Amino acid sequence: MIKAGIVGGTGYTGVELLRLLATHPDVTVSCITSRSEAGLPVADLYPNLRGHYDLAFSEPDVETLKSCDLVFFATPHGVAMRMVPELVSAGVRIVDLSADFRLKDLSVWADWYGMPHESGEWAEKAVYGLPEVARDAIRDAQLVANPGCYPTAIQLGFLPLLESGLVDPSRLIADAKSGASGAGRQGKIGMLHGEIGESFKAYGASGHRHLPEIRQGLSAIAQADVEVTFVPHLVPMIRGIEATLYAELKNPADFERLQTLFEERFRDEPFVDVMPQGSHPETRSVRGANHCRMALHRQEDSNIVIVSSVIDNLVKGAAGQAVQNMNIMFKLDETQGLSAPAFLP
Ligand SMILES: NC(=O)C1=CN([C@@H]2O[C@H](COP(=O)(O)OP(=O)(O)OC[C@H]3O[C@@H](n4cnc5c(N)ncnc54)[C@H](OP(=O)(O)O)[C@@H]3O)[C@@H](O)[C@H]2O)C=CC1
Ligand SMILES: CC(=O)N[C@@H](CCC(=O)OP(=O)(O)O)C(=O)O
Repeated sequence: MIKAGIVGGTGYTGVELLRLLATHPDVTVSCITSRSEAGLPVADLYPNLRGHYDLAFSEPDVETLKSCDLVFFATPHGVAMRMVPELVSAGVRIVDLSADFRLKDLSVWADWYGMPHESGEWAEKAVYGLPEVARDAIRDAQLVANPGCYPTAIQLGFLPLLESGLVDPSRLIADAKSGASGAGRQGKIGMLHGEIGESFKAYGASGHRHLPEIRQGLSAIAQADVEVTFVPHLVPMIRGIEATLYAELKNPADFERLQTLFEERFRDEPFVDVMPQGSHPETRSVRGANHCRMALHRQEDSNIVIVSSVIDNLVKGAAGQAVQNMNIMFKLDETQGLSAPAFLP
């Protein structure tokens, strides 16, 4: 059994990790932290976990966490980078759901996250954990930087287009929409039901912290600098991200090859589903599941290819992808604990 710890167990991604790990046959959660709820039994805060965990939240303590084989960080940015160096030195493997180890350029990280990076050595060694791109490196990684939610939906949708070189990498657009759970569980007036219900808005249009992450990932895939315009939106639902992606084909006739290209690229990927051309993937078709579903479109004879890509931000966009990465790191069946279909409606 793998002994797992979770730092930040009271947040939305922390409780989603607990939900997924509750039925994982190879993992036991031995430590789950919260500063505000230390001492409280997990099932008292989250009744959906009654009967699954006989465990209480505890204060985050590096010495206790050292007894784990793997620690998930489900904390705001700035926390993992301070605790990880001591844990990895003690041989603990890490999957960090925050953004602390996602960017390789630390001055860019400092600009977007508003603080200097405190663990440059591990930022360099961390493997960016998008399994569809980096499975081999993840297998041997000590520290995996779990990708962000928007970057997951966007990178997967653009992946075959950029790898094949069929589109202009300098003219990419990602128009993405997220449910409110993407903002986490801490109270903010802007996230109250009365503020976001029956309303819909763009935000971060002149720059969002996921932009450098998306740019870094797409450039690595394309093996060239990419120019991407990314605009996130907040929609009045709880879970889910839909990203509508636009790219310009160098040769419009190539559109006819794309469905086959996408199907072949993702044929062996357990969590990417290429739907028939012209389909409209819905966020509810991935609610609670670790899948990314996508479909291709083109309008008349346009040279623009449109990809619609959906994920559950808390699953493939966070906790599910983290469990997928853990499975790869520990040479388990990659789908272990993740095979349940989405809940619908
Ligand atoms: N929500 C989403 O859809 C996604 C989130 N992420 C990322 O995952 C991380 C967690 O997100 P989410 O679950 O939404 O966040 P929440 O705000 O819901 O939860 C944060 C958790 O971290 C703990 N925490 C906060 N500060 C500290 C600290 N200084 N030291 C130790 N623990 C701390 C909190 O508990 P306490 O204060 O009691 O200790 C809480 O359990 C974030 O970095 C987020 O950006 C990534 C992908 C998607
Ligand atoms: C709706 C909403 O507020 N979404 C969050 C998504 C970010 C997120 O979850 O962050 P990481 O994936 O980088 O950790 C935001 O825009 O900041």
